Amino acid sequence: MPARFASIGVVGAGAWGTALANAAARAGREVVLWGRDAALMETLAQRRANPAHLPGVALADSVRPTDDLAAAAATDAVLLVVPAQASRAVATALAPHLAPGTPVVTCAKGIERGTSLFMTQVLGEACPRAVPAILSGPSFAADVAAGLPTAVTLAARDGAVAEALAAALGSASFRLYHSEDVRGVEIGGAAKNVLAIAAGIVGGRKLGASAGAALIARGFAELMRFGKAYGARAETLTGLSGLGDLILTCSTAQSRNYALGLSLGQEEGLHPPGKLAEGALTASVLVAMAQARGVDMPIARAVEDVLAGRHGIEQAIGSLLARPQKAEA
Ligand SMILES: NC(=O)C1=CN([C@@H]2O[C@H](COP(=O)(O)OP(=O)(O)OC[C@H]3O[C@@H](n4cnc5c(N)ncnc54)[C@H](OP(=O)(O)O)[C@@H]3O)[C@@H](O)[C@H]2O)C=CC1
Ligand SMILES: O=C(CO)COP(=O)(O)O
Repeated sequence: MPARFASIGVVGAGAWGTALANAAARAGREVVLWGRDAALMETLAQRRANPAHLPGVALADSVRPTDDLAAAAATDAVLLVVPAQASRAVATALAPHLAPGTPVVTCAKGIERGTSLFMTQVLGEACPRAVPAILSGPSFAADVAAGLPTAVTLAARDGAVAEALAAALGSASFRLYHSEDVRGVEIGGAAKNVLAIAAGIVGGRKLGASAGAALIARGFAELMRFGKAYGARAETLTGLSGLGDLILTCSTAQSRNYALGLSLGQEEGLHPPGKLAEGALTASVLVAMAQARGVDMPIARAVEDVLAGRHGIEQAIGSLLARPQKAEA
């Protein structure tokens, strides 16, 4: 019997798309990797590498680069791996090429600005005949591409679909847990990026490891409160895609969000330029959504105040420390 999801389309040939294409190939799938830049995709096909986005990694033999979106859509399941704010436009272009019922797994971590929609909600609007799913968890593209052990969560409303997709993409080094809690998985990935900027600021200001641990714990309390208000399950928020990814991203400058915070903390401005830091784009919408449901998120708000130029770093730190004493919750 042919394997379910024998072929996988990966839409987006950045760091994460390229790493996931290799992971799917390692799992035995035939992979079509789409990128919008024809010249870059030609380079990928010729050189079997993506030096622009994932240097030092060879493209697996069963990955076929293309700039033809229809070719990526003509697969058994599609991974959508473009930045959160580009996801609607790319999904809209993808939609007419998809067979009805094709799973489309968003791998972006963010919330759409302007609509306040989570990534699978954007998919639902842009690709109404597809089956939306989400993949998220603690996983640097470079680690996955290098075949280092990594574990993530794949969620779809239909648990059997999530399980089959997880089985199709998993390998000895890339372990996928399946879940039906789509909302929980997408909230963890979006919120942790904003909190990681705060962790980077703590690192850049050399406030110490104790402050860093406090930031993760109190940041996690914010993520939990937000998640509960928006219908996530607690066990998802304490799992790979919530706490797991928060710990990873708040721990190292390998994270672009942490690196952004680090340079803010060192007063070097919004460096490193040109690197995607999803948290900087999600912060304002996350804070607005928290306010709309009466959720207290002082750390996320402080990040947003700094990014918007309303507060300097010292003022933001001072306002967090000056909060009235309260019970731990
Ligand atoms: N990198 C990582 O370790 C991980 C990333 N993620 C998430 O994956 C998502 C993508 O990140 P990542 O791959 O790292 O980002 P990169 O910056 O490495 O790549 C982004 C890719 O998206 C493409 N793209 C951007 N805008 C558009 C658009 N409007 N239309 C078509 N293609 C577009 C870019 O194309 P071009 O090169 O032409 O600009 C590029 O190929 C983010 O949401 C991120 O949070 C999740 C887990 C791990
Ligand atoms: O989401 C990630 C790891 O799980 C990647 O984090 P950055 O986008 O901050 O680099």
